Amino acid sequence: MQQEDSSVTVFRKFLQIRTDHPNPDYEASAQFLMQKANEYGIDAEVYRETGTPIVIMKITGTDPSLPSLLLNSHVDVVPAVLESWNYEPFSGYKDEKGNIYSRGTQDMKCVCMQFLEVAHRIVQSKLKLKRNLYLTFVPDEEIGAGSKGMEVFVTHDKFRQLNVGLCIDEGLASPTEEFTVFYGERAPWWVHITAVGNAGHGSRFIENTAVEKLMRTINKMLEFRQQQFDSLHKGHHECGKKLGDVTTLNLTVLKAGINNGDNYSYNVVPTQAEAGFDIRIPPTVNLDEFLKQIKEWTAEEGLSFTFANYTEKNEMTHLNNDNKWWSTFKSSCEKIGIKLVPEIFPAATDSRFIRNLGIPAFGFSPINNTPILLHDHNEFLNENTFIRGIDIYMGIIPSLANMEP
Ligand SMILES: CSCC[C@H](NC=O)C(=O)O
Ligand SMILES: [Zn+2]
Ligand SMILES: [Zn+2]
Repeated sequence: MQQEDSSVTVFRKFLQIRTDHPNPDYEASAQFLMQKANEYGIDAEVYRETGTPIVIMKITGTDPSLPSLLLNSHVDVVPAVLESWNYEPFSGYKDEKGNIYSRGTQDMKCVCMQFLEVAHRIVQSKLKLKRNLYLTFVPDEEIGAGSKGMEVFVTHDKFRQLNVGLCIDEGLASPTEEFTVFYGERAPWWVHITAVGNAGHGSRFIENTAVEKLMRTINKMLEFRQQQFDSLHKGHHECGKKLGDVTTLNLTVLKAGINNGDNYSYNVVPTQAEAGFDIRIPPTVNLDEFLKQIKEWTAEEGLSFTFANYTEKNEMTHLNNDNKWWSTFKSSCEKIGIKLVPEIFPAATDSRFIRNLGIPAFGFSPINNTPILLHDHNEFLNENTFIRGIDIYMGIIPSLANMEP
């Protein structure tokens, strides 16, 4: 049998570190990364001021006064439902085709390890870069409220001192030969609606009940959902809209009824009912207008809402020719013969915190000809795709770090 590439071995070890929520072992991942940095001769430190460890690596450029290039990746992963996997999801298992099955193979421990390997190669080959190159390995990307990751880190002086000119973060796998690159993302709004109304005996025609009011709102919102669904699906597939171009809205939380532990009071009309929505809004939508829309949907007496996740700002990175980071990114991809398709990221990544500071960010995972399996059962990545990804990054990252001011 052929010997495994050492980068793949390191990747598979990193997959075995249990950084899955709800109890990610960030100490173990920080220790692993620090040990690798030490072994590869890369300057590194663990920054702890946000409350959880962030590993920061640095390769100093020949002109450190220039805005730097930041390679950001998150080390946490979503949970895995063991019974639904064909292999143990934290084992780093590789089959005879070279497919590696584990949580995080796509999202995004692959990119963590590819960035690390890029830094390794740069240091090893004594390649001199003009700009400072930073790698940050952050926690808590996968959770909303209470995150101690990038959202907090960008408010620290430590982040400002990195003087970031461009950030590269995760994208998505692409099922075709082409690669997707993301220049913006949809704003994640999690809306929690509470309805209160009249109570009474379940045998009577009680009026103005909480459930009735809540259902009217839900129906208005689902009608909007249908319109958005139709606008996504009509028209030609080729020139038509992508998921990132429309607003999605899903009813993900629903709560009502008097619960007595192992049973419900079916004959009591409840005074309160609640619904939670995961709404994702494209960066082209005016967020003030959309907030008005939600207020209209919930205008009825007895209804109120709060946000479990909210942002009033959702900046994009503009892909015009004045943006030298983009023209450099694009031309280096052309040089290595890979085709890019620019899109809006349908979900949320740490890039949004960077873009909202006015700093450009590209979401790009060098994964093609692979089904999109992030957060799914049996998430996998082929080892050859992983290795080629390092070569692709090597074709892009040094060019960006050497970009003329
Ligand atoms: C709003 S914080 C949650 C971020 C999460 N990111 C990846 O899946 C998402 O749901 O898009
Ligand atoms: Zn991710
Ligand atoms: Zn994710």
